[in-house]
Amino acid sequence: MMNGFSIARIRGFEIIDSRGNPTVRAKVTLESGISASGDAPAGASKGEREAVELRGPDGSVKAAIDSINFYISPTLAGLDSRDQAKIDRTMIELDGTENKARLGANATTATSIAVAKAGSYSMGMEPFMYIGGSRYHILPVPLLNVINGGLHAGNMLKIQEFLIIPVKFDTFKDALMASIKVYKTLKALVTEKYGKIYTSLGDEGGISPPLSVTEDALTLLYTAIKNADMEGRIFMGIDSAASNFYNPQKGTYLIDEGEKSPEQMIDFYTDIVNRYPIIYLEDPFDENDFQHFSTLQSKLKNAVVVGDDIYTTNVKYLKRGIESNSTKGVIVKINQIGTLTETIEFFDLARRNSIKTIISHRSGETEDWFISDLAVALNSDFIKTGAPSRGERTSKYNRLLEIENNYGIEYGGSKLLLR
Ligand SMILES: C=C(OP(=O)(O)O)C(=O)O
Ligand SMILES: [Mg+2]
Repeated sequence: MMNGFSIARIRGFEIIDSRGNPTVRAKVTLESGISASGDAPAGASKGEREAVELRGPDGSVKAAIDSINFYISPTLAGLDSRDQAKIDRTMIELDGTENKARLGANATTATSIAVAKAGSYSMGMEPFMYIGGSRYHILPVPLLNVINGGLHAGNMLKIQEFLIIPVKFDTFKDALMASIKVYKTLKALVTEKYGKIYTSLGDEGGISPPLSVTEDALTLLYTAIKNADMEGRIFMGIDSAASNFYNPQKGTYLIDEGEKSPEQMIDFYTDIVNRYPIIYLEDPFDENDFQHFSTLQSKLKNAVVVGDDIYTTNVKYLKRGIESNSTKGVIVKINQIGTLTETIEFFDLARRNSIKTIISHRSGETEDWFISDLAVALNSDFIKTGAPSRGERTSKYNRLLEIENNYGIEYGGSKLLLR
């Protein structure tokens, strides 16, 4: 039965992401006149099993826009916007492929987010409350990528992300402000040591000094934490995105101007975890090597090994990871799978297995803050959304500050038992 909550129409149009590439915005309008939009982000270091975007050879997303306007909109029109599961299921059926190749995960992601927002506004609710219900909420610990390498930067660092993790704080705001202190201290340190030109930014807003050796970046970061007086309160993490420097012919990793076998990589990671306050290691091995993920995780008692490219927010691969005890943490990215409903199914599977969750941005982002609401709605342990320095990243931090300010929700740092 049609009513004010029903979808009247969905319009797709092209916007740009933080790399200046075209991406998709979907705007959902309900019969009541309420409307909301959602944006599709875009990754650079994608997992090979991710749902795929529709994107032409020139980078255009016209095909995805057509998907929304000519297929998704007429099919979803008339459905109740609050029935997110049915709407997402309808898109999955309309697509009919394993990886959203027909409609495009960029089309379905933007639509799914826009529907969730429109549904929440139609109920007069904040998206985090609408999705999460009235249960107890907690604010996620941010993982701030303050030194960028790999595919996100123009330097020679093979490790893609050097993260700071503000755990021991009473509020999200204090945690964020302390992280900014470390970020600024890091910039000053780099300026003093190498010159200001070394503080240029990478894709996620972290500095991208022209270094090539992992140890140099780790030392810089640790020094910044100590100089900012945050030792013991702010910890360190890395996202290796190791598929990007893996040589499948030789079975080796090309890092720090040399080659390492998986066993040598294990020694490398255990060594740095012993010498630095590292509590988080994302994608330390190639995305097909479930076994070495689990070997490393079993050796590291106080650090969480996290799967991103290995799982691609897909329950099928997480089940395999759970069977082989591959990781104690998972990255959750809506556009890796293409709908909110599937994303939440993946999240719930991780939770049921006591696996830490990290709701994550992509390296190509827009100002859409939806993932902040999603992280709060689901009581995610962490949110990963870049450095506190560019609009597409600050939009997420500012939304979390707004939620904390308006609703006084507790910060999750003190409850996080990692080290
Ligand atoms: C955010 C990441 O990068 P991208 O969006 O380029 O896949 C990541 O690997 O965690
Ligand atoms: Mg990653």
